[in-house]
Amino acid sequence: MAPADYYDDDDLYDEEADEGEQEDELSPEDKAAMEKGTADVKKSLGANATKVTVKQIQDALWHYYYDVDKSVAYLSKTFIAPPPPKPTPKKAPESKLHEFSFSSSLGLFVRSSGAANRLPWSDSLPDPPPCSTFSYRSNANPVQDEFSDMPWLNTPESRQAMLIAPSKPRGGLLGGAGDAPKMSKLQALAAARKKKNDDKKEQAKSSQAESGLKRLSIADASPKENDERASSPAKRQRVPDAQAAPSLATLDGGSSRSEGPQEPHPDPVHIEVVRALQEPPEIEPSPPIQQDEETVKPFAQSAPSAFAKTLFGSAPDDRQANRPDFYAMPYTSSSSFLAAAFSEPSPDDVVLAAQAKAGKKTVAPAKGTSTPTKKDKKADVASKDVDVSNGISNLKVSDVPPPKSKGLDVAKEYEKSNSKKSISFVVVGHVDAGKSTLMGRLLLELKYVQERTVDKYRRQAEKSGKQSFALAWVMDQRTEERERGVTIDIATNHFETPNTKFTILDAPGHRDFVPNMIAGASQADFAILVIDANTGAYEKGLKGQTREHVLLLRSLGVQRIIVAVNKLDMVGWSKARFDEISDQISGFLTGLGFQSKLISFVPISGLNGDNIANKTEDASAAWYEGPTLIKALEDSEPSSALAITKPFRMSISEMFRSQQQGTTTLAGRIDAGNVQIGDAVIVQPSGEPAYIKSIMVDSEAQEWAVAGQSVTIALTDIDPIHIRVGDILCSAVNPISVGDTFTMKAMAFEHLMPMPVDLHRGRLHAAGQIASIPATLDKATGEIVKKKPKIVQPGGVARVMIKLGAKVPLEKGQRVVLRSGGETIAAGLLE
Ligand SMILES: Nc1nc2c(ncn2[C@@H]2O[C@H](COP(=O)(O)OP(=O)(O)OP(=O)(O)O)[C@@H](O)[C@H]2O)c(=O)[nH]1
Repeated sequence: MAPADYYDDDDLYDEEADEGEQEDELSPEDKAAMEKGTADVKKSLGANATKVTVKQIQDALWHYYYDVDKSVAYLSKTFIAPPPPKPTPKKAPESKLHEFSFSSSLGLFVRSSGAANRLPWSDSLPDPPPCSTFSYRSNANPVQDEFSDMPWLNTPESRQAMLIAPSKPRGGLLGGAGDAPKMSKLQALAAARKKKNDDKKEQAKSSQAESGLKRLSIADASPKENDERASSPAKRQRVPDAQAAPSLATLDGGSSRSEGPQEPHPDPVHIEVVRALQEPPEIEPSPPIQQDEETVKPFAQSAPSAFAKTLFGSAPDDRQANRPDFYAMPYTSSSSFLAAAFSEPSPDDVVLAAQAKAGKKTVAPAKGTSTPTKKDKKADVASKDVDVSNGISNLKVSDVPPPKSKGLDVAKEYEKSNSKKSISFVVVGHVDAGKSTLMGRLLLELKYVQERTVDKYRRQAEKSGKQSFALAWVMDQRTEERERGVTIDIATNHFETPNTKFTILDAPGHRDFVPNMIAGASQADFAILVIDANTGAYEKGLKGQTREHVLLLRSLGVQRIIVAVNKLDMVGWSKARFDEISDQISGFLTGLGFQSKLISFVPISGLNGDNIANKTEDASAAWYEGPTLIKALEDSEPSSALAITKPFRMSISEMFRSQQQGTTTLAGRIDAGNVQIGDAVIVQPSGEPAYIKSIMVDSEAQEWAVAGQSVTIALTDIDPIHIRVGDILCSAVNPISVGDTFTMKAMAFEHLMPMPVDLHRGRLHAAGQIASIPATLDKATGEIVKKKPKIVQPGGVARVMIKLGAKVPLEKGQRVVLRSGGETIAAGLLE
């Protein structure tokens, strides 16, 4: 707003002051206007011009801004033909609003008064020219006339005003608390009649509201009971008030209630509370409570205003009589109303609290000792003082007793058990190298799959022209995999030899599914690398996933590799081809750091079953004198034997809907440590605790399990929403940490620089970025070669700092893989 668009009082005063100065010395324009105006007024007055002085004319002109007509009218009325003097105005009744006028100079409403109430400073004011006065009256014309000659603060004595104190509106709650004016007898009679009518109306309203509430009530009290309560206020008043909720009493505004011993309270709301809490069917009748007059000092003597009544309704009769200051909501007089209905937790709150407690309860610090006993829980429950809460909390999830732990020394049990060693191996290789067919054949040879099942698959596969994939279907169970003839995800199966329990992890060979291959390789003790010996196929694989898979195996810590040179039936069992492939692959593997003694080569035909469980009978393959594939597998040692005593860690690779209520079933391989039924565990990164309910090792129920075993574990006391595939189930005593920033010692497969990457560890995939590269390292010694390089060349080793978008469970020594744009770009160890 521009400054010229508004003014304030100061502006007004300044203007007036300026005008005062100008009176003494008119500007040339004013002088000219004044002279002309004077002449015009004299001319208009004609002969009467002699009855007024020039000063009077000029005053009028000055006041009317040189308006000749108005000045003439004023002069004629005032000096030439003044009206007869008015009778002294009657003293107006004080209570009438139209007798007030607004004084803009005072900013107040003022009331007409006598000379005694004349404003003290008005005498000292000069007599200014006449002006119209703003009046608050609605019948403007006569009033305007009456006050048209009234200047600011120059009111004739008869109209002098006095300041009056605002009278307090009636009503206790919304009005003031002052004394009400004394009523005449007539007024008292009218008020009594009005009160009686009001009371009747309120009673009708109250009973209407009560019947509505009764209809809505979920209380289990019988209608008869309700009726009794509603119709027996006297009975309610017999209940002592000592236990009643004090909150409503504070509304009365009287301090006396809060001091000294609790007084009996006649408030039906309070009494309903007591009834709700105590509810003794038969209350001993006691004498009616006497109200202490001093303690219940009336707050206001007047009745509630119409507005207060509209807003709050009216208090019941008995309360009105004793506590005129207290206005309760109409529904509070209903027998269905419980003032303390929300003073206790709702049933939902109790259940939610119980669930939260179950989810957050402290886990056992040591096996077999700290599992909360039923006794402890009962004591806990006993501490609750509300019966209804107890009843509901008895249903809480945490009251399902956790599985009992036998407190076994699992490492010793494992030693004593002389059980077969458990080995997991991953089957890798370029797409269509024959991995699934080889595993199907192996299971068929070992009688884990029936011949007729494979025949059935063959017949089914024939329909889609894929009969050569019949054995592959033993592993590839998904419809999509069978339709496409391509493995998509890790397929798991088990078989046993006289000395070892094996878990097969059949990995997809297609480049699109490398993350799934990483998940499989992360769980493996060793690997079978399947190579298609066909001309062209081998070379293609060497540039493709044969190479990538080998790099990943190395990065993920797999040390033992059995190279199955497959499809030799298609190259006539050429020893030369086998030797060529063996030499090249051997050089490639040892070049990456694999030890020669941990590399085996077996010439096979997965499709025909040559050199799988039994030696081939093909004469052209007689040149091979080495072990069969099964023998090579049995000669492999599990790599995790030494990790049995470490803190428990299990990568969750699958989750199942549990048939058993309250349990969640997970599958995975125990990476480290051991576990037994009843153990307290934690799922990371959610940090949710749980208990081990049951353990299956290779499809057999067991009391315990150790590192290296592929297990299926049922958990209790945990909501499945806290678990995801890729999470870590770990010891509650020594849980794995979670974080989003870490450094790793990475081997670069592609150029590395600060860039977005995906981190893979087992089934865990997490998006993040290479935040910085602190140094490149010597491959052999690990010493720093260069600090803060801008880029790391393929084949180089560097310390890389990774920042992830979310916290994940990771710890030092874990092996992770970095991928970007669908390519594996690096892999290495967390530092
Ligand atoms: N002649 C011959 N064909 C084979 C042999 N092994 C596999 N095949 C064929 O190779 C094709 C692919 O076999 P799969 O077992 O599906 O190959 P894979 O490596 O499992 O394929 P992905 O898992 O999808 O990478 C099928 O048609 C098989 O019949 C073999 O030893 N000899």
